[in-house]
Amino acid sequence: AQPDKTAPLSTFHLPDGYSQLVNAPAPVRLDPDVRVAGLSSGEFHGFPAWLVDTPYATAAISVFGGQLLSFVPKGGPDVLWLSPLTQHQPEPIRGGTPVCWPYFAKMGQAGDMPSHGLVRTTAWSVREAQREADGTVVLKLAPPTLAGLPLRLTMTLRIGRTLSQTLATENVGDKPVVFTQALHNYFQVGDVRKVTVAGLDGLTYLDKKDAGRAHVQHGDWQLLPAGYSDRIYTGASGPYVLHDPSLGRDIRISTRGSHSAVVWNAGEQAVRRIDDIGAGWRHYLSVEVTNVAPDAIELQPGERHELEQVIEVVER
Ligand SMILES: O=P(O)(O)OC[C@H]1O[C@@H](O)[C@H](O)[C@@H](O)[C@@H]1O
Repeated sequence: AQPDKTAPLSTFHLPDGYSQLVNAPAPVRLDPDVRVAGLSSGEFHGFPAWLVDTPYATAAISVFGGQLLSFVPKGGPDVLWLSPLTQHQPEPIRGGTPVCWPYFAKMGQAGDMPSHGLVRTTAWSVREAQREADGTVVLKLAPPTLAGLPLRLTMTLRIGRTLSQTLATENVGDKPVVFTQALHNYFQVGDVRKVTVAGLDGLTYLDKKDAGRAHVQHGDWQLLPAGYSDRIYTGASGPYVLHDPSLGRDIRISTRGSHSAVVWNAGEQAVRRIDDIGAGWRHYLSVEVTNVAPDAIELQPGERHELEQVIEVVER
């Protein structure tokens, strides 16, 4: 399951009945066997969501997209940004941590496929729930089974002092599959123009602002004046530290099974061009834990791959 630099990306097709899946209601009710203390069902900013409350942090996970919408270490501001202008189902939610799977953007796919994969606009379910002795809550979630897709996805969220999120992908078909994926974090920041990101120095990035050409990062990432940023860092595995002087905190992101990273902010142009971000571009930065571009993952039949991120806040 090591990244394969030469195998072409697999092409996926819209599963049968996909448009019904995208428009299906997102029922938030939990099965009796996944009810544990600290886990409840309800709403978060109008989205049907599972709500987690532990001695260390609270979190909200949207049923629609299995998308983490909020992670609040007790006493602090939310780690994640949820756009006040976000749209609702069937449009993707702008903010939190969309799960992009089994492809990122439209990488390797036909132009009419949805952006960022097939599971960010379907209703997920909680398959298992556990509460550990110290109150940490561990959830196993999954999107619906997608007809004709040779891959299966499960996601584990461990919410406690830190937040850990793991995507486990299994090839249940009879041919090798090459796929891409992302945990597309939208971190909340005080002012993106003052933020820096460490952990990228010396890496090569493919710059979507420059027709995908390769450049080398020198020092920490920062937003160039009046610019936007849309970069794929290859051969990246973290940890990354997002330093936010305005909110007085660092967000540390460690990874496992991830070989690339995306750093994206829509910049001032969002005001004119991206309705569900608008002036909100100043308040988020996407540092995404990914396997994309040359770092796609090849899975032989029966093989399994795990991508994990651990998010931790350090107050300054
Ligand atoms: O608008 P979407 O589909 O949610 O994508 C948002 C952004 O996601 C980022 O990860 C991509 O690098 C950007 O190019 C893209 O614009």
